[in-house]
Amino acid sequence: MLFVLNQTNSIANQFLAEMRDANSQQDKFRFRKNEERLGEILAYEVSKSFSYTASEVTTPLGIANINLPDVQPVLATILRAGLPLHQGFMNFFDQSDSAFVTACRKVKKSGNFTIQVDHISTPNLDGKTLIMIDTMLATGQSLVLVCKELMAQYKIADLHIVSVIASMEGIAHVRANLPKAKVWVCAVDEEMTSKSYIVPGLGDAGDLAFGEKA
Ligand SMILES: O=P(O)(O)OC[C@H]1O[C@H](OP(=O)(O)OP(=O)(O)O)[C@H](O)[C@@H]1O
Ligand SMILES: O=c1cc[nH]c(=O)[nH]1
Repeated sequence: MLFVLNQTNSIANQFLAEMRDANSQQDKFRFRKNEERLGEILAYEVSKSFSYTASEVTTPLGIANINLPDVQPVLATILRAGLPLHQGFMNFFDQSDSAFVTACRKVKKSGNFTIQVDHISTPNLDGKTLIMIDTMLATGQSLVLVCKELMAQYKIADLHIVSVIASMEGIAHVRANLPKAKVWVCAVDEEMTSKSYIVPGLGDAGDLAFGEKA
């Protein structure tokens, strides 16, 4: 299942345009805020896929019927770039636990790279719905590697993958390696540079949100 937010016009297009724009993306506060706002919108979309149970709420004047979600997802992200997107999810799934992963590209002399996962800090994921949140889905190697590591340790009931911008190659990599995952993105771009940066993309999401790495 692939959901692409910008297939429907909405105010989310404005937030994504500001993240992509080479001038406005220099405002770190606005960049992070837009990432967070897109996280909130994607969280709302993901919530529509959950199962719900009929409930009652007692108001000061009576009883209101309402369907409430059965699922309390665990929200996972990969440092650093995914943090504001993760914050957007936490704003809506406000009682969820979180998992944090540090992973980075290790570039070889040939220019190829491998993904190094350094640290995973997670609650027990047995039987849980996991939402793996990372801003850029470029080659898809980071997300697939991290999800596979978590799936090797836990029996995850349901897996959602969320990104702001995905490449076509990244989507294909996720589909080939995590066929049951539901994928939610704001936009899909067609190309990547020789260094696996998404084109047109937005540049380096981690650097734009938090400053250039030394
Ligand atoms: O799909 P992939 O090819 O694996 O690339 C995607 C990764 O790249 C970005 O992180 P980045 O390496 O920029 O690190 P940072 O968040 O620490 O800046 C992004 O947050 C993903 O984790
Ligand atoms: O386009 C890309 C690819 C990986 N990481 C980024 O921050 N941007």
